Amino acid sequence: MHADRIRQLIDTKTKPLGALGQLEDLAVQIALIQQTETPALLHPHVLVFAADHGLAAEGVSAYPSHITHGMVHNFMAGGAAINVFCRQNGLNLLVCDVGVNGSFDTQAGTPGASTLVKYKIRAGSRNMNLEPAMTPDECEAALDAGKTMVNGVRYRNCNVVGFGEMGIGNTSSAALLMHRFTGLPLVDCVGRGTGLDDAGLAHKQAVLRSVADRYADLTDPLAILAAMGGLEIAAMVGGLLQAAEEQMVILIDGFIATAALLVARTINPDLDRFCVFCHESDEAGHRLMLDYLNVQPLLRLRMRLGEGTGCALAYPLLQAAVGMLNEMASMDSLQA
Ligand SMILES: Cc1cc2ncn([C@H]3O[C@H](COP(=O)(O)O)[C@@H](O)[C@H]3O)c2cc1C
Ligand SMILES: O=C(O)c1cccnc1
Repeated sequence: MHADRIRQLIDTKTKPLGALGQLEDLAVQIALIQQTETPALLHPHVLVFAADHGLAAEGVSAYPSHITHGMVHNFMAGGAAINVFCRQNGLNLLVCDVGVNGSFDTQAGTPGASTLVKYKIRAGSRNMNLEPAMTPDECEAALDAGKTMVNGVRYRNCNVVGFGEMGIGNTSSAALLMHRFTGLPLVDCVGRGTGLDDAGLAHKQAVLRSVADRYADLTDPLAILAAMGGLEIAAMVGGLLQAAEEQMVILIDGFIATAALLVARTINPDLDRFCVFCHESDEAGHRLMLDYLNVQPLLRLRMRLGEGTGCALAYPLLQAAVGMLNEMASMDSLQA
């Protein structure tokens, strides 16, 4: 199956040549991933990985760490933005605790809420300004958690998966990973996250400069991930790698999910072709990440939330692209 063949099919549809723009590219991409002229999106899932960050103790977020725990409860009760958008657009939602500092009761199973998968590796990563965020074993365990989550949904015949996260402090990890994996100056990678003011941003810049200097000699991608990542980001890296292995359509959310991709694509350079870039986040740096990857996002809504919300909102556009390819009539069927 070649792109030319799918383009040819799209060009016969009842529309001016190229008139469906980026939707046409999306249809080609999905057809190539699935190696068929008649692609289908099955059992879409958003996987949200949650973990706390020791670095939050350095005052790099506008919100306190305990919000991570509270938000996981919120996912389980169905009240978070990602619950709303998944319900709206018919995606399944699973939340995986890989490192939240706090425990959870057994799931009640509320309709429209999320199932919690318990995979806690540690009650939060370490303060990376003092020591690596994860040991190699912890990082490996987080990668495995992500892979296991993807295998779990794949087993249920899911072929389209989005990655989301919850973890106060994780825009700091994402900025550091961006800096290391793109080579862009650190100042251009650091943003306001949940909403730091100017003084807060200057402090975050200083803390992250100190962290970046501390691990400047590391070159191995997994060592860099262990030092400056987070448990939920490492789980996303593992999940991304496994989703590509399983030839799934991958939905990329905002700044943090794209940072995970920057790590994962150094391990599997073939990963990019499976990825749909759902939106351009308002977090400073995301535009630069997308430029670095030379990709076009589907939506630009000034969102800066994470949780996989961009994935859930963009999903209907994937449905439209597939529907166009499968259902539109061809020009030669038009009556004269
Ligand atoms: C109530 C609330 C809900 C969220 N949902 C996602 N995030 C987002 O904000 C956090 C990253 O920003 P920073 O690095 O500045 O802490 C992550 O948890 C991310 O998922 C949230 C943040 C808050 C406060
Ligand atoms: O784009 C994101 O993923 C993002 C931005 C700010 C805060 N949390 C997440």
